[in-house]
Amino acid sequence: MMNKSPAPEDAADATPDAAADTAPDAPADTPTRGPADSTSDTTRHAGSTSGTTRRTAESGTTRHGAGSPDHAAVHADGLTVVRGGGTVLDGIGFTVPPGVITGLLGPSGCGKSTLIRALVGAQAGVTGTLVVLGHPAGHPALRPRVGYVTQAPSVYADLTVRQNLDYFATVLNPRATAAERRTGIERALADVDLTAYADRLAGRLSGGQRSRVSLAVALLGTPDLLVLDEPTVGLDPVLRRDLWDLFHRLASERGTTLLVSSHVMDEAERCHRLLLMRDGRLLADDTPDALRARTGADTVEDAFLRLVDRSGTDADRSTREYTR
Ligand SMILES: Nc1ncnc2c1ncn2[C@@H]1O[C@H](COP(=O)(O)OP(=O)(O)OP(=O)(O)O)[C@@H](O)[C@H]1O
Repeated sequence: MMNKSPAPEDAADATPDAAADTAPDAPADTPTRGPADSTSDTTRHAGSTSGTTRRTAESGTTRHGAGSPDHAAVHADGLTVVRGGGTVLDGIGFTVPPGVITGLLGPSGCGKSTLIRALVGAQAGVTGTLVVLGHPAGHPALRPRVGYVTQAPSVYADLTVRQNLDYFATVLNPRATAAERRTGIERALADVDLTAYADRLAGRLSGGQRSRVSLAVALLGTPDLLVLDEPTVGLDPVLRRDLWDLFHRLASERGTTLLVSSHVMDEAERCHRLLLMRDGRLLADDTPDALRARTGADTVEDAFLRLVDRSGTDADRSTREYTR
């Protein structure tokens, strides 16, 4: 976990098998490695919390290009994950540029959550290169800089919304004063539009509201990178739209880098860049416009289907062709 702990019920559900599938907290043990000589460079350029050094989604017409690995928020190369004896991610490579929204899309079971878990250092069996904000994935320095929202809302049902946020704010920054915590909490509540529910027990919220508490927790530390695993599942269209508006505001106003997974293809159109996955492989790493243009499709969904058809005939060639 980065900005927030798994909820107690998550922990209670953990089976010994699941535990074996989970990376040790100490990143020194992680097999994931960064490029031997690029870490310090990347640290200098990527994801600084300073407003002047962060690139934002409004910083120019080339802003949605993948850019160089040295400037990337996330860079993967030959990333492979083995779970339960099976290869779930198969040597994938991609770059997530800073300050924009990258969608991680693909059908159920293609490996999106596994990739996200690897990225936040919660996945065992990871090999290859995976560099996050200039550090190997899971490095302790990333904890205050990466916000992670899991698929299942991770909040304490017997605490109010505000008490949940206060608890996580204290864990995140034990040295903050009560006034500083309060300011951060009020901002996070406003971000997710839950101010009116601040004093309600989390256990008495709707599923969508609980998800938004989880998101508020991840926003407490003003993360440089926000990773969201299917955040819009089960939300009504109005809430989905509001959430995407928030994602865009975070990218454009705070320079936050967002990686958002979804298996709903129409959400692809809301992203600046896309990673399209299938069966543990990457079919494409590009902008929605470039994907449509390159495949001659009208929608990203059609582009995805065309890529699937081509990958069926020559997977390796199409991955090379469509991953830029
Ligand atoms: N604990 C586990 N042990 C072994 N294999 C697993 C485990 N968890 C998931 N898998 C397998 O890994 C593959 C990828 O799963 P993952 O959850 O990453 O997919 P996903 O794209 O996030 O799916 P969804 O959209 O349904 O959440 C699946 O084939 C799944 O069966």
